[in-house]
Amino acid sequence: MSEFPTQARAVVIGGGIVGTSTAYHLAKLGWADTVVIERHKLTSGSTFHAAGLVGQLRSNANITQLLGHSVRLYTELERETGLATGWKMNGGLRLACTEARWTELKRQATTAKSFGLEMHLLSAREAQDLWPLMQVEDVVGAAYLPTDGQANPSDITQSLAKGARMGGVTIREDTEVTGIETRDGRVTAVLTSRGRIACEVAVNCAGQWARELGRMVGVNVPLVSVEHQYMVTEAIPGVPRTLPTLRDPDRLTYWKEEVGGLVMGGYEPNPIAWAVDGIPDGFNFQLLQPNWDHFQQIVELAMGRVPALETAGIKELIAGPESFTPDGNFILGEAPELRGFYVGAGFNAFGIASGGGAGKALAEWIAGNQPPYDLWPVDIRRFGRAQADVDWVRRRTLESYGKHYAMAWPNEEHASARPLRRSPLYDRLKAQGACFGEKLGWERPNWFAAAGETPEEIPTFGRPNWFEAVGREHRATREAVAVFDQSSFAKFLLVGRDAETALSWICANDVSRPPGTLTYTQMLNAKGGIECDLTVARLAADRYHITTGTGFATHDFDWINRNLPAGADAHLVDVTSAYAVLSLMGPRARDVLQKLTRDDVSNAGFPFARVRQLALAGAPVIALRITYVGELGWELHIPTEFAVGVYEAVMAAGAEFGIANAGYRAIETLRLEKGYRAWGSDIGPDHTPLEAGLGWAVKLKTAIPFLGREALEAQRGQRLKKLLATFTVDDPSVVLLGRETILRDGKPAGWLSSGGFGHTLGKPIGLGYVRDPAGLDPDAVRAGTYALEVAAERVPCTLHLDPLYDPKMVRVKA
Ligand SMILES: NCCCC(=O)O
Repeated sequence: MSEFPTQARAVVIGGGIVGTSTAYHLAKLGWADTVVIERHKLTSGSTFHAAGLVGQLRSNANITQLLGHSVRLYTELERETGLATGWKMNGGLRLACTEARWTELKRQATTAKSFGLEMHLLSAREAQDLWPLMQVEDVVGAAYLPTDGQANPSDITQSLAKGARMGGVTIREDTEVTGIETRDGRVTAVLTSRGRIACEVAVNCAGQWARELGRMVGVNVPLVSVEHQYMVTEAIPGVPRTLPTLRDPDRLTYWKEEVGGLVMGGYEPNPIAWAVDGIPDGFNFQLLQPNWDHFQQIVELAMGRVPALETAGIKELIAGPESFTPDGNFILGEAPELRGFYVGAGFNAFGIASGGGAGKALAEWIAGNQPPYDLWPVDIRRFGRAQADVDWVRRRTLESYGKHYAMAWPNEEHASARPLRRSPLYDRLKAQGACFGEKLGWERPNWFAAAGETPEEIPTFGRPNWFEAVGREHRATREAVAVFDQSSFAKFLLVGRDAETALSWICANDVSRPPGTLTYTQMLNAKGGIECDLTVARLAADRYHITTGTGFATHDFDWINRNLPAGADAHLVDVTSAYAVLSLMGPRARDVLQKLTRDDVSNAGFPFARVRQLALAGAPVIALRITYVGELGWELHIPTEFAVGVYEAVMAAGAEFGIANAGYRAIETLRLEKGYRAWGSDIGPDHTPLEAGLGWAVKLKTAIPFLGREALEAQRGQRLKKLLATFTVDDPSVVLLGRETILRDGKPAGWLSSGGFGHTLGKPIGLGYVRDPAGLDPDAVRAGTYALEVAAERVPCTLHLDPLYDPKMVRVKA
């Protein structure tokens, strides 16, 4: 063997499927100078005991596409490397045994249609024809995805490793990482038991060791190992090699064929975490002691489906720890804490399904120094401070594991590890009937129960139990005034001599206007895609107060920080905890505010899109005249210790105007009527402001340079390939949730990015991009005939390119 490498462009740590796939794809991108370090032997962590099912459909189009790459790669790999992969495209079946699950399946079939993935709904009998060994008395219906399949995890990893070597990658087994060297916030070398490798990039694909490896350099990788078990039977007559994989979520189980027998595993609702305080030394190619007592609940459920299991010979019960994450999605991308340190970990039982595509996406992220497309559901920056505590991670992850096959109810909230982050108003709001949701650890009022109502959400695919309560809050906002506790907003201060120049470069809208101005703006990547969507309040010549969504705290901080021009005197500070936020919204908002301050809050004294320091009920408040609900209103950023006093004063002053508490579910219905976009669903890195109908918020008419400008200028001269529109449905009983297929003149032309109900309009509303790769003519878009596919049924709808509510902004600017 050649000398141990002392230098590489990238060092991939971990020789499982994700590490080898990343190295394979890096080589394809010309990064042949890549070294893979494996502490023991390839696959010896958890890849060797993975079950190997490859399903593709996810609730996000890009993640579905990423999994589709796994399938395409696995179909070709053996031909390229000459090493067998065990891949077969035997299709995947999924059963529904309750009406609610059948609705879920029908909604998934529509999602698949939206994303261009083949999926067929079957009767129980048709499903049984594909899987004759199962009894189907309790089956309501099934879905079949013909391009799903299964692979042999170890073989596919060896094949990827061979492909990587063929591309020039060096792989070193029996080599432990002992440290990561950094300088000026960047990775400079990986230290190993065999020597130091200087590198530009270190890639943490260390599976269940990834959290500990991250901790070496202060990078949070929130995952824990959970014991997962599946049993392998001897050959069973009637099990063909072509048997599709089977998921039977109501019985918590999955199945696949293996050498004429069956593999059957499941997700217990009472999972067991493993080695939370550290994985034992020498845990290589090792399994855990089988825990039949724990698995018994799964076996009983499984035997009801496949009676042949009762008499089948059992070869073994595989018990292995696998890494899982708090939200059930894997973790990808460059760590916000350390430049050049990338993570691909936490694959939640989907390591083999995701490995091919995740390795490709990660390699492209590394080589391009940015995500190749919007990967927000798996982006490492979706986490924050709350996810740094291992006990919090363990508790939330166990909930997530236990719900692996549970119904994915719309709007469902997590139950575990709460409450964690509380606004100063939490107890007061709770006492007034708040039903809380949670985001990034923050408790946030979703809605308020009236006397006699229970602040509890009952899961359903139909009209939810909180529908009327939200309607009340919606009307209070439209007709009187409502107060929303939005303390969880992420808030940053950008301060310094060069703050204006720096921010002008990063923001698509004009933030160079004088102190006192407030600007709604996007921040774009070089392709013109929307990386951040936020408000920038200029407090002073050298000082900006930036507000963004709760869930984007880490992402947006990272984006701004990494794009500050080198050497600029502009410093970004997270001041989230310093301010509570009360949003006072509605036509009587001014009446309430004026009662509490001597400052002038008239339209002339405090116009729309301005920021002022107000002395309000004894508190020094930063007041932002802005709205996300489409009414006259102010966001009041209140030093935390004054929050309770201001809230009490606002409620007392507002009593005569009918003030109401309102929550995030009301915000959602209000913003949909107004056509306000939400980052992460309606807008994101794959959408430009022009496509999103936000061209008015871009400073193309000025000469100010900004990141993404060239891309937008190029796009301005062309026909757009997608355009965000609003859709309304006349039948008020239709429930829109997002992902419904948009049919234009009878043909699929996109899907809804958001869905909900407008209580002023009295109609279901959705937002979604109308797509045409050949380019769109807005007049032709308007002239089309539209329908939505909702849970596999066609529903007529109307397209709108202008806001449904107050299109001239009369109420907002009143
Ligand atoms: N590792 C088991 C995968 C189960 C599933 O794909 O549903």
